[in-house]
Amino acid sequence: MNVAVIGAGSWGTALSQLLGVGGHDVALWARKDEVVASINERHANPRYLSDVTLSERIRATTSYEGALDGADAVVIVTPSSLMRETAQAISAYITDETPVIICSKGVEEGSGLLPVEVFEAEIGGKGRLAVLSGPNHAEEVIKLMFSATVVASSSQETARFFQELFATDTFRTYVSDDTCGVELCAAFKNVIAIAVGLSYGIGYGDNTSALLMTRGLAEMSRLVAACGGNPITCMGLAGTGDLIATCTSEHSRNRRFGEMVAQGKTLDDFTASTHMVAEGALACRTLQTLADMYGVELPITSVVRGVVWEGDDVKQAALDLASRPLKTEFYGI
Ligand SMILES: NC(=O)c1ccc[n+]([C@@H]2O[C@H](COP(=O)([O-])OP(=O)(O)OC[C@H]3O[C@@H](n4cnc5c(N)ncnc54)[C@H](O)[C@@H]3O)[C@@H](O)[C@H]2O)c1
Ligand SMILES: O=P(O)(O)OC[C@H](O)CO
Repeated sequence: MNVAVIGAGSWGTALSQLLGVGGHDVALWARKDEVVASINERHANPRYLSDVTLSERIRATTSYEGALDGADAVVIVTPSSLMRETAQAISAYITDETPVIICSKGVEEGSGLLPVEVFEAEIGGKGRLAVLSGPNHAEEVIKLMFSATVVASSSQETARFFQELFATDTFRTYVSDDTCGVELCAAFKNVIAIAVGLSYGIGYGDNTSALLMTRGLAEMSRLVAACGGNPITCMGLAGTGDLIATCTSEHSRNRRFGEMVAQGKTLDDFTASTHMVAEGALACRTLQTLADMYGVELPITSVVRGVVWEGDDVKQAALDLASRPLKTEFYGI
């Protein structure tokens, strides 16, 4: 197959490698000329995961037309804040039937729309759209360490198409019809990873981390149920699986970002020092928009938003979280 991958950050590079190793020809769209030159001439991304030699099946370009010409499938891996811009940029170069899979994790600011909904609005064809998410740190996937993921689409045919496209001996793919649940889990787990980073950053231990992950899962499940997703998705790879990976991994940018904020650093400090996205920073705001729309209570998300965007004191926020009225363990799911 000829596959166009749009976005050459860590995850776009890792997915390109996975597809190349799987025997597909990959046209990888990158923003910067130096990234394109390095991938085409030296088979390495100079900025992300640069120690890995990339498959010779990967050809990079800064041209959308060049990447998308003749593509049998399109893989979207730009930051979630750029979903609408990316959808508009590719629309002129794909057919009405070209299958498109979104691998970014977030929710659109303002509208509260999920990436798949943004793409449906911009390029149409709900049935050809899919999303991919799971506990998949690029640093491990690119080194072909055994991982698994979920591919969700409203069309079983599209889900199966991408399941086959991505499956390799080291990357196991499952299908689902719950695009809403998978995408909300993907955005949510990043916020909880920031909370875990904040918690370690102020000196709390593993009990607090487990509490945040578990109650974060309860928040995630309430929002998924309210938005029309299937709460059982939260028990799967996109929910619990990715929550565990992101909250516990040394690779997690979101957790690292939380630790930095606890030390008084800002989102700009994180971005300048890593050139990477901590998607949870935006998601704590966008998920709150959705929660307000659906009348769902998200106490941990609200604390993260207050600390990241309003300068709330982390220790005081933790005390406020702990001193809320006592509750039943499960409600609203
Ligand atoms: N890194 C992972 O392990 C991983 C795994 C699964 C999903 N994801 C998701 O994939 C998406 C992309 O993340 P990543 O890790 O590949 O990125 P990254 O953090 O490694 O790099 C940032 C990327 O954003 C691009 N970028 C920044 N500003 C841009 C702009 N104005 N226009 C176009 N591109 C711009 C950069 O060129 C670069 O490709 C995110 O939604 C992330 O949550 C990442
Ligand atoms: O490094 P993070 O925290 O952005 O997480 C990356 C992936 O989403 C893990 O599945």
